[in-house]
Amino acid sequence: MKNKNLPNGTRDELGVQAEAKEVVENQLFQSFRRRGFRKLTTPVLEYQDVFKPLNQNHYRPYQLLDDQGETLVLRPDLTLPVARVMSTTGIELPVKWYYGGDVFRLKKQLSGSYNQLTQAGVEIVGYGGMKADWECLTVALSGCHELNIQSVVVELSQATFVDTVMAQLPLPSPTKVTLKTALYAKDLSRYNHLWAPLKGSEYAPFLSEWPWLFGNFDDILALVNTLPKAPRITKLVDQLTATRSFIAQQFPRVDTTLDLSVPSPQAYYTGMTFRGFTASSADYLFSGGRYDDLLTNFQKVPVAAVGVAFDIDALVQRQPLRKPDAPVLIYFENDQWPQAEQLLAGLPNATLCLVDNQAAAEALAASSGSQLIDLTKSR
Ligand SMILES: N[C@@H](Cc1c[nH]c[nH+]1)C(=O)O
Repeated sequence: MKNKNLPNGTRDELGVQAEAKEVVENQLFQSFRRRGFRKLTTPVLEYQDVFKPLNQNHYRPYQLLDDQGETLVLRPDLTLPVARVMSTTGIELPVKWYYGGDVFRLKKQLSGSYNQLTQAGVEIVGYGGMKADWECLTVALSGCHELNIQSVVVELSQATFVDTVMAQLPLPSPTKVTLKTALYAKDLSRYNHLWAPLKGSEYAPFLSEWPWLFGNFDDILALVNTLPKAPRITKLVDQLTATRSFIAQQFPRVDTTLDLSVPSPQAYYTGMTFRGFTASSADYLFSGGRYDDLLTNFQKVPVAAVGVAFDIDALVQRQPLRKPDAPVLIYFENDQWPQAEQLLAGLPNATLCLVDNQAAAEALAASSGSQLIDLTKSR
């Protein structure tokens, strides 16, 4: 019987689990507000076009039709709706937004991951400098700290690094395209075959290691520095190095690693990107980056923007879930409702016992391990 099942990749959340999520969300919202961010809420349903800039290799949106036959989607991302709002409202820049809500991502069947995820995040629009990137990192790392999440590792990356290096290589353009695909797919035999013409060149030390260009920050930069000097590469490296120093200074317990061999986590990123992990699990706690061209999808003028979103479910998984003590039961006759209400207001962990007779109240208290306060005895 289908109507007793849930759609693939969805779940119900009950009691402690659902409450822990609410606590985490509220704590984050409070800290966003404390840093001067304002709330922005967008609908769960949007026109499909809003999400055009997404690369749909990882996931597709759920589609629906409205009464005009237009294709709508359940939002698979919360940054693109913010870009839509910014481009349609003429709000004065700069602005700092925060938001929270569910995103829906149709993933491969049996991938084991959920298709409905809860996110909370911030978008800073109208600041082109590194301070805005660092404010996003600060929001992310102080959020983790406030939630007592230890041993956080930030993995930095650069959305344009691969193309910037490719542009320098003396290889034909079609070779560069396939080289990039092989690099991303870690298809080593193909990758090695494609860069073979540059063996023995000044690019060789770098190219032979490129598929492994993730992990220790200094080791990776040492390899990047073997490349012939190019101002565009130096600029990217300087930004990454300055960001690593910023993190070390502001969050000395956080480790920073680097990955310069992967595709950008979102197709719309144009600058530095970052993800937070803990050693215990492969899923990330937060993910973000700079996307200075995104608004040009909706309007002509380019606008600088950067943001970060937490995966609330990943944060909740790392919270100690304590089973709450059974609440004290307050049993009463209908006309004793005011007294029951008064008692309830004064007790930290109590609930009204709504059964219709004393025997049922005693039975319920016994079966749930609760203390019973019986107001009918004091009449
Ligand atoms: N929307 C991005 C995260 C992000 C927020 N702002 C910028 N990037 C994601 O879901 O991966």
